[in-house]
Amino acid sequence: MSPGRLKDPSLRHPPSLGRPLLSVRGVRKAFGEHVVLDDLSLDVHAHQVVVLIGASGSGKSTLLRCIDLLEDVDDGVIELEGQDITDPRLDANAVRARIGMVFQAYNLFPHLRVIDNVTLAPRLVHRTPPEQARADALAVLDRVGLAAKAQAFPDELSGGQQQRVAIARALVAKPAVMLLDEVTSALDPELVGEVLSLLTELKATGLTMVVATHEMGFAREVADEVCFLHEGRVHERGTPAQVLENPREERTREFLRRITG
Ligand SMILES: Nc1ncnc2c1ncn2[C@@H]1O[C@H](COP(=O)(O)OP(=O)(O)OP(=O)(O)O)[C@@H](O)[C@H]1O
Repeated sequence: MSPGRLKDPSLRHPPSLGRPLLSVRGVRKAFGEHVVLDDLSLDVHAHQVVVLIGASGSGKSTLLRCIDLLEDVDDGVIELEGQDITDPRLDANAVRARIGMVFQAYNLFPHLRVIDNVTLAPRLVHRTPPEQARADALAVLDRVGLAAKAQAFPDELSGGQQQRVAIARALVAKPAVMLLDEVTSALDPELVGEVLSLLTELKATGLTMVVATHEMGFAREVADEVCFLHEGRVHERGTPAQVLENPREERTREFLRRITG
């Protein structure tokens, strides 16, 4: 991280615009010589669903990983609820507890029952008393439609059900924002719908989400804003109708032509 970056007044959000829940401003991230995020800025307001689209390698996962502090940024500011979470003095685990991240691979512990997968972090990280953790887990499993599977082991569930458990595990900490990285990419086509329907239901409850996906139908139906990333920058952004139906930029048109065949 560059030491002087917080002094740059242009990276401070003007108070008159209303404060976004999540604000990424001027973020740069390189792996060696390869600049993956290049002065990238993105605001997400409470209850919004922002969908990230873009070709493979455009930086979607890296952006989500930077927000979840799984990668250090080289420059720029990431604010969550007004706090610069890239401040190295902060406890990264405490910050991460306010962010729910779900990956393409569900990463459930195979030797633990569904309920124990969901209660693990609350019990070990947040020191939630076991009975409370269990009640919270059951409530959240109910929310994802899997309360009846609480005692099952992950390999007794379909891929779609396992991903819904992974979403429940992220939801149980009541995160301020959920980051979802290609959460349907590993699923058989017939299982994609149940996970996308769950995300649609979660949006209806007011959950704030940033979703990297190649599912354009989902983006069209659920996104408040679509951001097309190209070479580590937000190349075009707007409502689904603007970006997906009537893109201004040729690169966006080219990407959409390729992805929709
Ligand atoms: N840990 C790393 N070390 C080196 N290069 C990396 C690392 N992580 C990502 N990259 C590179 O950064 C670029 C952006 O990758 P990223 O995974 O963010 O793209 P993406 O848009 O999410 O792609 P996809 O749609 O395939 O998931 C790629 O060229 C990738 O190879």
